[in-house]
Amino acid sequence: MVLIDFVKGANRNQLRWMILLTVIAGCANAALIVVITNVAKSVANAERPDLVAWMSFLGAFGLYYLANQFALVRSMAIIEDLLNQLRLKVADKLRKSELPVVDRLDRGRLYNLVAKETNHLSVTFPLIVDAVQQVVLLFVAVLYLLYLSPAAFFVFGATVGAGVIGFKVIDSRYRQILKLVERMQAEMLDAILDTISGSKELRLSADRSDALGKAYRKRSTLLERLLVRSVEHWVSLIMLGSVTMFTMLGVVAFAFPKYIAGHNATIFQLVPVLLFCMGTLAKTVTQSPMFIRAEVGLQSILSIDRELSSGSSISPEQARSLGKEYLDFSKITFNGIRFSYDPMDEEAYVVGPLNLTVSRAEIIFLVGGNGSGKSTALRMMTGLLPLQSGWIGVDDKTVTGKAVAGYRELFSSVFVDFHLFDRLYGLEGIDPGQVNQLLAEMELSGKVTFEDGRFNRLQLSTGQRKRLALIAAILENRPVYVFDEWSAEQDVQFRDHFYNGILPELRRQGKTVIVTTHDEKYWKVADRVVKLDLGKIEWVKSKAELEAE
Ligand SMILES: Nc1ncnc2c1ncn2[C@@H]1O[C@H](COP(=O)(O)OP(=O)(O)OP(=O)(O)O)[C@@H](O)[C@H]1O
Repeated sequence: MVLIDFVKGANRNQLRWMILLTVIAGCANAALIVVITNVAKSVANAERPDLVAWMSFLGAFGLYYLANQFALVRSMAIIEDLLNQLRLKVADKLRKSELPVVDRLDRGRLYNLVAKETNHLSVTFPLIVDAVQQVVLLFVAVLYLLYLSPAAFFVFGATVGAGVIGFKVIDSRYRQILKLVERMQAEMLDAILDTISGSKELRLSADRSDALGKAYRKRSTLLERLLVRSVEHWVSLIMLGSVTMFTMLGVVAFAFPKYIAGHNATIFQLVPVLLFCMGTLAKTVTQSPMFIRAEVGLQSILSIDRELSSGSSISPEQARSLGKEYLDFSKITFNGIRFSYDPMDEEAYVVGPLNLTVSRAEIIFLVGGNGSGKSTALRMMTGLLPLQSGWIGVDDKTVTGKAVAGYRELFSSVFVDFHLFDRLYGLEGIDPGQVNQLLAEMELSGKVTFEDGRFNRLQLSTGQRKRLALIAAILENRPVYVFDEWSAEQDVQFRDHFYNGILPELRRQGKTVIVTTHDEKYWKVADRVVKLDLGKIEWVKSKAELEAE
């Protein structure tokens, strides 16, 4: 069971204590039953419970109370610790996994599992501990049953065996439905995210909005049906418990007096023990859908965890230390680098093989029509996309394996699909004066202020947000800058400042700058212009060649 393997990951000492306390609580509970049935027998014989009976009852109850309380509290601590570790592991892998792995993830499924299913696990785990106690209790009670009446023990075993077969059938159907429920919930979350992201498009078209609403309603109705079916399975489990219990009690009450000799002497003890055993079983069976759901949820979270590990990279400390040896580079060589969006599909878009050498303090423009592969090339050059062939060299060192994470430390970027963080993460000790100076240079002084390590607002125009992203990139002060169509949303004046002010200034500071652009007017700012077409280099022209044209 996945759940058991997961719990095995807990601190061994804590786990041992929890198991010991659970077993003690279960045994104390069973001892209570034995004491009570014996007292019932005495009372039936017109005797009063003696001091030993009283002491046994109080002792067993005290032990049960304390052991149960500590076992449940300890179980909460264990599961919360395990879930915290799991959440941190998934978040950590999300940060470190390769870009294509993260791009492939279904966001709705991820949110659903990490937020909701971990919560369900946390609520369910104490119930599982309680169920383990019930099993211990059942084991002792069944042994007592065997002692009281081997025939009743046999009937109990047979009816429970039949019940288990029924349980297996319902359980496998229930698991299938739960998987469908989980998928549907993820799809609905995706639809909600779509509704938020596409709010403008939806408001401008009643037809589009209506169609999306209908698609959402369809999923919601399907989810409702699936949930009803899952409840039907839950009810089936409860009914199965009742059928098993009454079949057994019926046999003991009606058939035993006829066929079993001496049955009358034990019936007073037998019925409460049987009722107790069945009550324990029924309780566990009734709660089992919650355990099954916890198990299915955990399986899905672990599958996301495995998906992420397939592209896991190295720790930030290792990346920083590996990156140090590249910082003073003179040239970066891209030798036959090639990337396909789907290596299994011959029709998938391929960029490369690209051959290019970029020098320190050089400005390179990547140009070409829409879809010619500029952004993909930029991602390959920065080590964000795993190469299918070719290699990257920094001076005389080839960048392979784990070193790629160190190589990435050379770059500051503003990609076309950049994300603006409200804090300057990684730049915690930055001088606010330097930030404010850049805000002034980017003509954002009146709009945005930098206080307590964060920008006070990010609700800006697209062009202004890009300026803020540029500030963050400049403050990183890395040796290589990559700008992916940065100027596309800038006004004429600021576009000019970008090409004739910012880029030459970066070169003057010894930075290498690689820019994708459609601004042909400014090509002469670059030291070299590389034209891409259908993912391949069509031509490379130097500044002199461009000026001579
Ligand atoms: N995530 C993706 N999955 C699959 N294919 C992709 C993906 N992103 C891009 N592509 C493919 O790669 C091709 C090149 O895209 P890319 O973004 O590199 O072009 P570009 O030159 O930067 O275009 P533009 O000037 O429009 O920004 C596209 O035509 C598309 O077919």
